[in-house]
Amino acid sequence: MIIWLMGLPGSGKSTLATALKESFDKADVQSFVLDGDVLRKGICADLGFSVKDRSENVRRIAHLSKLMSQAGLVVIVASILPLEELRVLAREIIDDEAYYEIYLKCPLNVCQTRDPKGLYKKALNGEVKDFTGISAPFEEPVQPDLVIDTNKLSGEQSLEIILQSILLPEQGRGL
Ligand SMILES: Nc1ncnc2c1ncn2[C@@H]1O[C@H](COP(=O)(O)OS(=O)(=O)O)[C@@H](OP(=O)(O)O)[C@H]1O
Ligand SMILES: Nc1ncnc2c1ncn2[C@@H]1O[C@H](COP(=O)(O)OP(=O)(O)O)[C@@H](O)[C@H]1O
Repeated sequence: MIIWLMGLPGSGKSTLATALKESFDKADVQSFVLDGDVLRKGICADLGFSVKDRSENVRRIAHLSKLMSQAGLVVIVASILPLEELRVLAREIIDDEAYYEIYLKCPLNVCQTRDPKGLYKKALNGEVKDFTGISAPFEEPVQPDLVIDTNKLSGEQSLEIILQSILLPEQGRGL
């Protein structure tokens, strides 16, 4: 199973990915977090933020996720995935693995206020180029499986909604 948390920088992807992993740990379900921020320091360190590089970044993450999922892990991806064409690419690669697109929806001005890494500030100063939300686009996901409003919901509430929707047996999509 692959759970892809997507959204603007500061929308809550890393926070929720960590919380989801903790929940899976407690339930003795083997899981692994692939965080864009972390991958870009290693396996994707050669890539920048042009559409071409983001596409290569997503291609690598999707293939990695698929392999890990096939090995029996629940894979939690935390990556912006800003364009619909990138979402199509990810879906095509992941193919028949159980896959959930979860959009962490949060207004740009709120993400900007949160600015956990100070990158919005740098982007507005021109110190960071092609920054999603400021100088690079973020398209609203067209067909997410779930939308979580992280502006209105707390981290705990967001986590609970994600767990409920993934584990709901009547949808035939449980673990
Ligand atoms: N120009 C620019 N645009 C967007 N993000 C930037 C940029 N430069 C550095 N960062 C940091 O990289 C993290 C996003 O990497 P991703 O691999 O998730 O991005 S993408 O899916 O390929 O668009 C992102 O992490 P999050 O804040 O967790 O989203 C940023 O910390
Ligand atoms: N519902 C929520 N879900 C996740 N994070 C939230 C939520 N509400 C507020 N936050 C806060 O927003 C910030 C999001 O930061 P982070 O998880 O690093 O975002 P991202 O990985 O998308 O850049 C954190 O400081 C977190 O405490």
